[in-house]
Amino acid sequence: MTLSPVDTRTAPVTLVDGYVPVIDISSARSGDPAARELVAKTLGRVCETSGFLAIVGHGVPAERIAAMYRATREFFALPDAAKLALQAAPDDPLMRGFGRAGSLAASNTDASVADERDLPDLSQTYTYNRLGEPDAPALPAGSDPLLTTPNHWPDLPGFAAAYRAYYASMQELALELMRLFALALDLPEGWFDDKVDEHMTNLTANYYPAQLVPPKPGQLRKGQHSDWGSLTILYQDDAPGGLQVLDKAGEWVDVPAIEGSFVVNIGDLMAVWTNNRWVSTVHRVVNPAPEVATRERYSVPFFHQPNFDALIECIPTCTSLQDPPRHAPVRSGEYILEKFRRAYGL
Ligand SMILES: O=C(O)CCC(=O)C(=O)O
Ligand SMILES: [Fe+2]
Repeated sequence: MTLSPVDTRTAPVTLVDGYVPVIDISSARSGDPAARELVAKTLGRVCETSGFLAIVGHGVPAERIAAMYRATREFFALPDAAKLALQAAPDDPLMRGFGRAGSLAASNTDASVADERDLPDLSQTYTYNRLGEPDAPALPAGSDPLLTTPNHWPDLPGFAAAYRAYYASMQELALELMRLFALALDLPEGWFDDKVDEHMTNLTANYYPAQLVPPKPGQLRKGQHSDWGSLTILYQDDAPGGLQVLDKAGEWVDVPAIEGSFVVNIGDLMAVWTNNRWVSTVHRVVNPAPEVATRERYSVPFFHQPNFDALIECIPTCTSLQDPPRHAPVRSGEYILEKFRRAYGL
């Protein structure tokens, strides 16, 4: 990452500037309105350029993150048969459990779905969603009943507790970020609240195994894609063969792994909401260099997804006579289910 001088307008919350800056959000969490405004405007500027940043000062306890990471490693270390026994039901539209092979690149608007599916992502996944909990909130009338397909739990002590606790922290952090986003967009702070209070977020662990045979030409750990929801909060470890984002010049930029941070990025629905003022940046996960091909990598994104029936349409502060809405309004749930179908043929 190229480091640029820190922007004095946003100091001291911008710790490292650049295409993927490091932002400290702790002052906003203190509740002070001036601090919230400063952090919000800083986030807003980043969302207009790369839509990718790392946050620190997020308040999620280190032990909670460590417990989730430990549980994730234990899960993927299970024998293949144990993982396959937890494979997502073929008709689960959110693919809870051990994931089926697919290609995220196939979800891109201009992708050749068949070609992309010939080159599946070199990763395994495990997905948990609150809609699969026994006490999940009722879905709006007319929703697909398969949305409440139960989660699939491995027989590992502490796994479910670690995942549930981590999910609860992510849910709280995502709401805080959405409130700061509202301020950044000159909206009342609670503007998004009733659009995400019944969110349908997937927490998905990605495991990138050692590459004992070289990948096929064009095959990646994750093919290039944008994320589908409002925002993604990503935990990543620092193994080689990692996350890259596409910059405005069309160059791939490494996203550094910073101890104690989360990567936050904007998803497609935030671009719809903001009339493309904010960008849902394309990213990918590259293969490790041959000399470190045996190194495994883990990452765990929380794909914050608004309520199933939230209608995502251009926000009033993001349009004018000269800048009419560019996207047709879309329902959150329908949007994500269509993306899953393209990526995984569900
Ligand atoms: O593994 C990563 O760092 C990112 C994975 C990703 O982009 C995704 O799962 O959508
Ligand atoms: Fe992604």
